Order: sequence, then C-alpha cells, then structure tokens
Amino acid sequence: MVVLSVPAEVSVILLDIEGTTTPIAFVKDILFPYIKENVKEYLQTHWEEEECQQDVSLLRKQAEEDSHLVGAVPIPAASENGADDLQHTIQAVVDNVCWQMSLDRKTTALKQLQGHMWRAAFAAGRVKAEFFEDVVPAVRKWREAGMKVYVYSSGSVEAQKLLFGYSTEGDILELIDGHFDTKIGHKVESESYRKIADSIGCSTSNILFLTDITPEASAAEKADVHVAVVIRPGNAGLTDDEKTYYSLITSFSELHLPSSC
Ligand SMILES: CSCCC(=O)C(=O)COP(=O)(O)O
Ligand SMILES: [Mg+2]
Repeated sequence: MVVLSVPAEVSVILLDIEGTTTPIAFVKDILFPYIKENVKEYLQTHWEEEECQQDVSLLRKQAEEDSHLVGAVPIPAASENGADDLQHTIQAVVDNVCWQMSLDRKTTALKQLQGHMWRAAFAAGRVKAEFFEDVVPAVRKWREAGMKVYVYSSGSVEAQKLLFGYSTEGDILELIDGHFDTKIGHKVESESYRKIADSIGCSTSNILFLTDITPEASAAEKADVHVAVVIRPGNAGLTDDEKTYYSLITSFSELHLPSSC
C-alpha cells in the first residue's frame, strides 16, 4: 500500500467534501437533481418566510453581479402587483438557479438556497449522504491520535452538517471539529486558508488540506498549508505534471500519522 507521511507539524486535517470524502456522483446524481426538480415548488411554498426571502435577496444580488456574463438570468425586484407578477419573479429565480447549476457555480447565494432545500429531504430520510468507505474509520483514527478534523466545502455549512448528520454511516457530525464554507472566501483563494487557520487558532503550516481539485490545492499551498490531492473513482483526471507535482492518495488509509506505526 502507498503511504504518505503526514508532517510532524500537522495537527489539523481539513477536508473537502465532493470528490474527497464523498463521491461526485452522489452530489451530481442525487443532491443536484433534487434541487432542479423541487426548486419551483419550494419557492412557491416558502416564499413568505423570512429565510426564503433572504435567500432570494442574496440570489438577486448575485444576479446583479453576474449581469455581464453570457446567459446570466436577472431576477426582477419583487413588486406587489399580484399573483402573475409573483409567478414571474419565482420563475426568474428558478431560471437563475438552473443557469447557475448548469455551470456548477459555487456562489454563496446558490449554496445557501440549496442547503435550505436539502434540509427537508435529509430530515425526512429521503436522502442519506454517502462517504467513501475509508473516510469514517480514518477520521476516527486521526481524532484518537489527537488530530482536529475540519471541513471546508463550497457547500454551505448548513448543508455540510446535513451530510454528516444524516449519512449512510448514521450521525457522524461529532467527528468534525468545525465547518467552513465560501463565507470565509473561495477555495481557490489563498487568503481563505489564512482566515481558516486564524479561525481555528493555528498556523497554516499546522494544516493538511485534502482535496480533489488542484487549483484549490495550489491556493492552499501558497498559504503554506500542506496538501494532498485525492484521487477517487469518478473524479476528473489530473495532468502528468499535476501527478508529478502533488502528493496523491487514493484512500485516507494511505495517510500515515507521525505517531502511528
Ligand atoms: C456540502 S454539500 C453539497 C456539495 C456541494 O454543493 C458542493 O458544491 C461541493 O463542493 P466541494 O467544495 O465540497 O467540492
Ligand atoms: Mg471537491
């Protein structure tokens, strides 16, 4: 078995979700279709609620920022001109969400709405999160060895907690010391990793970040974070240069902690 030694200064393991702890297929074939199939009904049912209105405001603000992009879908300001006007606004939100999802955009606005929509599906047992089989045993082992384990995903913190709270392995939320999403910054920006280290109360060099996406690994590395790129079934391929440059693992069991034999 391939073994990757974790540097002695590492005391925090920071995990990406999609393509790292969890198959991309679970996100693309189960979570995302749920949004596309239910977004219109969700908006119609929850429109008057404050949380839904906040989600729509954030999406509208994002739509204004995106107005220069080809294919961008504007969301008109809600007026009080009756039911037809409301249906028109809801349809614009639906179209905007579908447009963003067609590009797999990771905007905070989209991710916030998705997290709120998945809540009902997870709580009702209609969806259970999937983790690669090596993930939970490895995380338990790291924690027994004194490591802290955090998650950093483009999925909202609320969505992350749903995944770990309602999984095929049961409620494993207690295995995670804390969660970060794009509210701290985007995953391809080095500053995000500095802010995460500040928030945890450690140095960036105390963190090992595991991700499937090389631009994320590169941003983390520029902030002095240790990185390993995770190869999983269904992930995008790496170039030969990337394969040579990055430390690669195909299972969390390949990580060897300094104290473990
Ligand atoms: C955390 S929940 C769903 C996954 C998701 O929406 C997503 O964008 C995953 O992004 P990641 O940063 O974990 O690759
Ligand atoms: Mg990922």
